[in-house]
Amino acid sequence: MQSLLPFNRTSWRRSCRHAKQCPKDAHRLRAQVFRCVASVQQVPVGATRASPSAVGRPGEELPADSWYTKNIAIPRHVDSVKVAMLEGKGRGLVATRDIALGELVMATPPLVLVTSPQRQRPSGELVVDEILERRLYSSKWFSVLYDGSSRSCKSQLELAPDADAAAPAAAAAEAEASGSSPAAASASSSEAADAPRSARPPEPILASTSAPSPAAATAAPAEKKKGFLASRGPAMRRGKGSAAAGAAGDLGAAAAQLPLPDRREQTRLAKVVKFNCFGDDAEDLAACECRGEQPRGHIGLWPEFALFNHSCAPNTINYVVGEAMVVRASRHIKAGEEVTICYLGRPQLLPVSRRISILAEDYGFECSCARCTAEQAHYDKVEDVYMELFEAVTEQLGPAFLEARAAADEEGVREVQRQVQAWLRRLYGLFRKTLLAPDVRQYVLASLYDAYDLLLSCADALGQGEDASSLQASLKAIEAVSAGSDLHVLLAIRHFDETVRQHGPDSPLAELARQALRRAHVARYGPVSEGMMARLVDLNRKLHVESSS
Ligand SMILES: C[S@@+](CC[C@H](N)C(=O)[O-])C[C@H]1O[C@@H](n2cnc3c(N)ncnc32)[C@H](O)[C@@H]1O
Repeated sequence: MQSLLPFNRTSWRRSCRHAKQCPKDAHRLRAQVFRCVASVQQVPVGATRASPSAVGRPGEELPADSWYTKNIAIPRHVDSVKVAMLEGKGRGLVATRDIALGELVMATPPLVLVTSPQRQRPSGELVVDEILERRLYSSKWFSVLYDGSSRSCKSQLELAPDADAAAPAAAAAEAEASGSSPAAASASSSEAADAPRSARPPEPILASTSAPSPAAATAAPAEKKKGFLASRGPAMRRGKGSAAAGAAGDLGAAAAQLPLPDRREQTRLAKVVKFNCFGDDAEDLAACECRGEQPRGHIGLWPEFALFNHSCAPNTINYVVGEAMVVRASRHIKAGEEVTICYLGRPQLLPVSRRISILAEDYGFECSCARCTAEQAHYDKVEDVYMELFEAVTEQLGPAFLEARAAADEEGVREVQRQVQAWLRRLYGLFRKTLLAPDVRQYVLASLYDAYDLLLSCADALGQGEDASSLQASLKAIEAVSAGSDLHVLLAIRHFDETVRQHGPDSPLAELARQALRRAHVARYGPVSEGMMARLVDLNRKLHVESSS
């Protein structure tokens, strides 16, 4: 039987499906670095971190540096997007104004969050357990989030304005300003008393608010509880170091008395989790280092974030800071444009036919994003070479490289290098012959990232140092589809370092490489100061580049 929860929405770099068994050298190395595993069994759930040293004011984007100088709780921020009904997609989020590269689009607290001190994404079933255990199903979010039925993405809703959401954070911030501790301030307001470290996501504003949550309406008597909870051992029970955000206490004593929903409703809740949950093996490593936090594996439900639709070349980048899901514009977004994220993780860099089948299988929709549409429209012009090259790299040349390298067979590695280069030359020839538009070229090349990755590994194994042209080509392609991703940041650093090495720090090429490096970091971390940018670049160099070479 298929696993209940596929959870593909992870950062590409830590989500290699093959992990340690991966025939690709680069994936195997990453698997060692990140200790990613093909299937996460039971993971000890992490203890909550120490309280943040300060709490930001609600509705206000803090100077970007402050997020990375201390473990400040990130205040909720939603002011440049609104919910809209979109043809063929249900609801989605659209920009209410122009949004600049690196600008914060959303910072939102989780309704439920499960973390692990190990760098492993915990199982999605733990999220379902938390929801049941802490009676979070009485939240209106569970009656409006997508559950796989077409009916469920039709309810019209609005996101609460910033100020309503973060009353506890506001109380804490005010208290801090007045000299008392944030904790004392929280305790002084009944809502704040139960707030964990950041405000809970505000309930959605519904067009019709009369409907009770289906879960609450169909609740079965507590003693008859069955399903996920009943089948779990004591280690899965509440309080086991769980870092769930929306704790039972949030709902007060009345909620604690709520009976469990019946089995059918529990199944529906599991589907809500499946379609809307996000998880990753670790938070951003550089941000954690700056904030003095250990990176944690995590999985959770950020209901406002769950309203973003998918694109294979999205215009935002997202990851978790503290407990907040942070979404930044990875390029300029025009007012009225749909704001999208990518659900795919590493498979984002697969050919269009593979991406489409993964999305259909895991999320039940046929992707018609700009990248898929453009790639499909020109598919017949490049298909043969494109797919043959992809298959040759993954099935034949990748394994051949590993074998040759293990046997110290230099000629074998050279042969792999020659073959990949010959394939790419054929593809570039086709691009020229068919006059393929530059953006479509980049989309196709991003799907062939593995070929560049293999060339980089070959050059490394042959002691040729960095393969500058492969670095530059892959950086361009990754920026086109996945700006602000950890891969983008990593390639930008390697490309900059190599350019400086070859041409000197004051050369025009180094200046171009410096700008590319800056774009990657602004997309991911926002408009930070020069000093903070230098620190983040250094940390990313240390944490990623050095550890994977
Ligand atoms: C996390 S929800 C996103 C919000 C959802 N549209 C809603 O109305 O609640 C994921 C679901 O949205 C729909 N969806 C997301 N991106 C889509 C896209 N690019 N094209 C069509 N449907 C999409 C799919 O049904 C998918 O399973």
